[in-house]
Amino acid sequence: MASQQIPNLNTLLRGRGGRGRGRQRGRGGTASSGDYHGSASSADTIVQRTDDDAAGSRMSAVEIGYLHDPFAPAFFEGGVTRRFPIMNRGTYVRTTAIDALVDRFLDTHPSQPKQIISFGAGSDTRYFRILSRRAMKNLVYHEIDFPSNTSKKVAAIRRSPLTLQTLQSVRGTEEEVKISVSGDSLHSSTYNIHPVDLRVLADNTDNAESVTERLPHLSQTSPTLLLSECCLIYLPPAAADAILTAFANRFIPPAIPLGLIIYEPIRPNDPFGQVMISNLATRGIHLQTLKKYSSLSRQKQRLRTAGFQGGQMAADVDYLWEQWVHENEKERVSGLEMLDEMEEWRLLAQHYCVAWGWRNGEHNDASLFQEAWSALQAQDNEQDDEDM
Ligand SMILES: C[S@@+](CC[C@H](N)C(=O)[O-])C[C@H]1O[C@@H](n2cnc3c(N)ncnc32)[C@H](O)[C@@H]1O
Repeated sequence: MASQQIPNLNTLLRGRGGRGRGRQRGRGGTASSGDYHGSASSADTIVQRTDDDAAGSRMSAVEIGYLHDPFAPAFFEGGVTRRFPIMNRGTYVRTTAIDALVDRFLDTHPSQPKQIISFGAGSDTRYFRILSRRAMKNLVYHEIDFPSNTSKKVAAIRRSPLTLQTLQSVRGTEEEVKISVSGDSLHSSTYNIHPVDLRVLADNTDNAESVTERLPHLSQTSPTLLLSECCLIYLPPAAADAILTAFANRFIPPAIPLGLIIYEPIRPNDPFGQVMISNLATRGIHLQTLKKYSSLSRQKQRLRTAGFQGGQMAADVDYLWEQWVHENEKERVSGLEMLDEMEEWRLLAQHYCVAWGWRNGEHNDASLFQEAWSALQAQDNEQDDEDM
């Protein structure tokens, strides 16, 4: 969970007559509207910088021992600011829950060639972490982000012996990796970083053939997992929807099994959600799809409408901590830092969710996602109050 996406809890608790202790750590709550002038490009710059927070939150969680991620330092510049314990726990749950879904996808029919497409991947290290755990020669991984962010990522990969070695281990020596002259793209048959504004893909003109010019090495035959970890929420709802339907209907043929994982905030209508929105708004950050996809049931409906008819599931981070994290791991994580504000933790965790859905295909591994995901425990609708 990025600190700039977290409301100032002290403000919230004071508002509720709670126990705010006036502590301030990290960059959360240090809202400034001074650099926001409302133009499209400055709004984009603000959105692009949300990745700095994602990287900072990851580093904080790694340094304290919540996550094992030897690749995180390669994509992070500057000193690490320690986040609040509740935020570190949030980062832990978010990362491990998405990892669990991704791992199940990869481990089901493991010899089947597969593809992952990460929207707004930023400085995410997931591909490197996957490679460090298994030899995935039959996985094509795509990351899409603005050129300003892909340039930073490509430069970081080139600087880091660890990331280079890890890429080398899957590719073998003979295979060509192309980095553009401007340094903002990286292409190979296994790993691709595309400097593309996703809104361009929402445009109706691209079809299955022309999209491969924008996204070289896109497979239109492999079961594919789409991933939006705090990305589509920054787009206008019509564009966010159009991107999903473009992938589901035009870019990946309907016969191919397709899955989607979304991680983003929910429940904007209660006092906590209101504070979250107004804190971000003062910094020029607008969670544009939050109102439309404000609850677990709305997220599930979103998946259904976008063509993920095989299954639609969702759970908030509070539920995922309780139900998905093994007791031994809970004990380990709880021992890392004192987290005495259980009320704050639950409140925060109930405002972020993971939603996952899939369609079966007519492929020989048509039910791959069904097999991979249908047994995972999701949250009941009754626990999802639309008016929260
Ligand atoms: C909060 S960061 C999340 C980064 C990464 N997914 C993670 O969870 O660590 C949001 C990312 O989405 C990217 N993004 C937002 N809108 C985008 C768009 N229209 N096209 C491409 N990338 C976009 C931003 O540039 C940023 O890197």
